[in-house]
Amino acid sequence: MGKTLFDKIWDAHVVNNIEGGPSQLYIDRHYCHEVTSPQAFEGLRTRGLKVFRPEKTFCSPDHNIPTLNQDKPIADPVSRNQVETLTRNANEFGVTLFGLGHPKNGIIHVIGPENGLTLPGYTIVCGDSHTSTHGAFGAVAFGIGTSEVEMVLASQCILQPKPKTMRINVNGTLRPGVTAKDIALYIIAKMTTGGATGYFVEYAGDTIRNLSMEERMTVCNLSIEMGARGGMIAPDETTFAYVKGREFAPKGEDWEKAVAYWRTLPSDPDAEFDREINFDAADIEPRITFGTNPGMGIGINDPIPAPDPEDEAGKISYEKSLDYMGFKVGQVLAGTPVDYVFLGSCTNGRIEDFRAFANFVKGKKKAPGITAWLVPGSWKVDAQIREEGLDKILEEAGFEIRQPGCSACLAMNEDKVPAGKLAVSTSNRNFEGRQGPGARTILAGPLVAAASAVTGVLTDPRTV
Ligand SMILES: CC(C)[C@H](C(=O)O)[C@@H](O)C(=O)O
Ligand code: SF4
Repeated sequence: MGKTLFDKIWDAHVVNNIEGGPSQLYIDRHYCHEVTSPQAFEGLRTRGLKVFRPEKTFCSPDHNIPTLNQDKPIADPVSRNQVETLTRNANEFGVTLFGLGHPKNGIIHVIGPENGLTLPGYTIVCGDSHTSTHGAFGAVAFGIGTSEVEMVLASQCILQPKPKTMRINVNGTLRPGVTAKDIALYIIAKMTTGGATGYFVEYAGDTIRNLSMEERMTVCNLSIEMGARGGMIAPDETTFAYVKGREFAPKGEDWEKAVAYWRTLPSDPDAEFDREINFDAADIEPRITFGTNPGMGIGINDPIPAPDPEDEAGKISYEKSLDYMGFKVGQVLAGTPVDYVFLGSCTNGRIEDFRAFANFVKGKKKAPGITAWLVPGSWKVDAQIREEGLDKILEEAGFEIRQPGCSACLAMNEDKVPAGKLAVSTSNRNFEGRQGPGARTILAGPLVAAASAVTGVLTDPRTV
């Protein structure tokens, strides 16, 4: 029987299989940010250990950093301490840091790919659930906990039970106005937030194949929101064209060798998955969420569905969720007044998202009641925005670009949506209080965000 993409990479990285237990897996790339690494470095210090292979670890502060005045000391003492601790740890242990103000600083899941640190065939970990983003390159990439961060720093290996495999095929042509984010939100709504628990997902089918690398990253980013251990897409010419020439990507003869290997990675035609699911691209509309988990999603013109009458426990949390959002079963949300619009995060903070948003608002004006936070995922994205003149288009339409970071995706800095206010957000989580205590979040793609920003109400981009 043939092998899946996942199995090929996994098998190539197993150092040891523990009888009846997990595998010891070699890790090619380790990313660190300020939230989940302090105790790991402290653990090494206490045990008198060094980082085993410092050249494999790359750090960037992203969660606690402000998106204005990054050249000034961070005002919030907790955030300042987090960022300074990461700097101290990186310097002491000799791992690479793209610190605050560094031209390569940004959200770790944005800067890895754009610098050629994320490569096909790699095993990639980070103390962060959205590490699944890197699977877009045909890598086995997954989030780990802080004690595992310590394990990777100390040994460049991790102990992992082998997950089951699932293939999700999306075929057909996307309708106009439908983005990669809508594909992901559609899949999560169909699968539910626990539907892929225990699985590593490969996305396949011609719709996926036709996506750009940025779009593939958006899809893989959200894998975790349906419980999957990770998501991945087989590397192909689109992948190679994106990676080629990036700073840390292989060069010359090494490049040729690497590509030859990467071409062997796609799942064999007779490979079998533990589960296989098919979706039709034509069924996907621009999507929004209406509740407090990413699975509570609908097409933008659909009424909010009633909870499953069979599921008593589920019904209670469903009602609590609608109560928090201030919405009712049967309500159509298009036309609802919006207070905040957030373009950014490791889901939709890349150049193509800014292009889509800027092209949409070109020649239009931001609605007066809207507070818009446009936050590039990295300084490289910011530079490209300016190179392409998107900043001018955005400024003319009344928008301002902030400095890179996670920002309002989880509001660990001062970018907090006030209690009760409604935000249309291109990020990946709409949990209670995620964007600030009492803040209400509607997840959507960059086009719904742009359309809502210019009309002031939740808007189907196809109607503007
Ligand atoms: C802070 C971090 C551990 C967390 C994660 O793991 O995803 C964050 O990035 C998030 O998006 O909620
Ligand atoms: S942008 Fe949001 S989802 Fe991504 S790493 Fe930062 S906080 Fe997590």
